[in-house]
Amino acid sequence: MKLQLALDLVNIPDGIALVKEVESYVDIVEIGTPIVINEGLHAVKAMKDAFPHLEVLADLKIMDAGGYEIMKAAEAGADLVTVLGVSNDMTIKGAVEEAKKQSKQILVDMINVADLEKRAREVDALGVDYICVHTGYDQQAIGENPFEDLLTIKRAVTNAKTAVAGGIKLETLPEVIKAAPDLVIVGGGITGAEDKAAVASEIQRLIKQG
Ligand SMILES: O=C([C@H](O)CO)[C@H](O)[C@H](O)COP(=O)(O)O
Repeated sequence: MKLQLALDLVNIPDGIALVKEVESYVDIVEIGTPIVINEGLHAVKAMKDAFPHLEVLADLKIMDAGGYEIMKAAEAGADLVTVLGVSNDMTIKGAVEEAKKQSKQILVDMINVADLEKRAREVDALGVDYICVHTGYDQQAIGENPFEDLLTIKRAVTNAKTAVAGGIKLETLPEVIKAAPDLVIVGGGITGAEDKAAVASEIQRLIKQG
């Protein structure tokens, strides 16, 4: 089980300073969609240049032109890139093909997919690396969480690795770990903590313990 730190509400210098505090506890650093909107793919390059030993995920939430957008993220140094599960199969296939060419990985974000089990099976057959259940900020605001959805994709997915995101905190981590995803994504649960290193270290300890 790996730990991904999601950076969403920071600029590049603050993001780099934050990662310095927790770099020994995380496997992947996510450049979140809001950062990409604010700063562009330069943020991905800056993070990869600062931490070449960490994997960097570009949360582009690709919806169309999969091959082209993966190519641009790869040029910026991303190791993993997100594509939306609600996209057309052709978009996901194009993304997978380009990612394989560039030795990169695709994480499909299942945010807002209506029939999760059915779509997870379909996406799994397209050769993606990760399938991720995700309760977005707007759904978190009305009290939703991704725990049931994680159990659903664990049943449906046989090829891809599984991932989970959306409001995960140290207190709710044990419920996530019980379902044994391959990747746990934590944003505000670490970035909003007073002692970020202590929280990230404890999350890593619990994840490694399994
Ligand atoms: O993908 C995300 C969100 O849609 C904003 O782009 C977040 O990175 C993801 O939800 C993880 O962050 P937390 O919910 O704060 O853990």
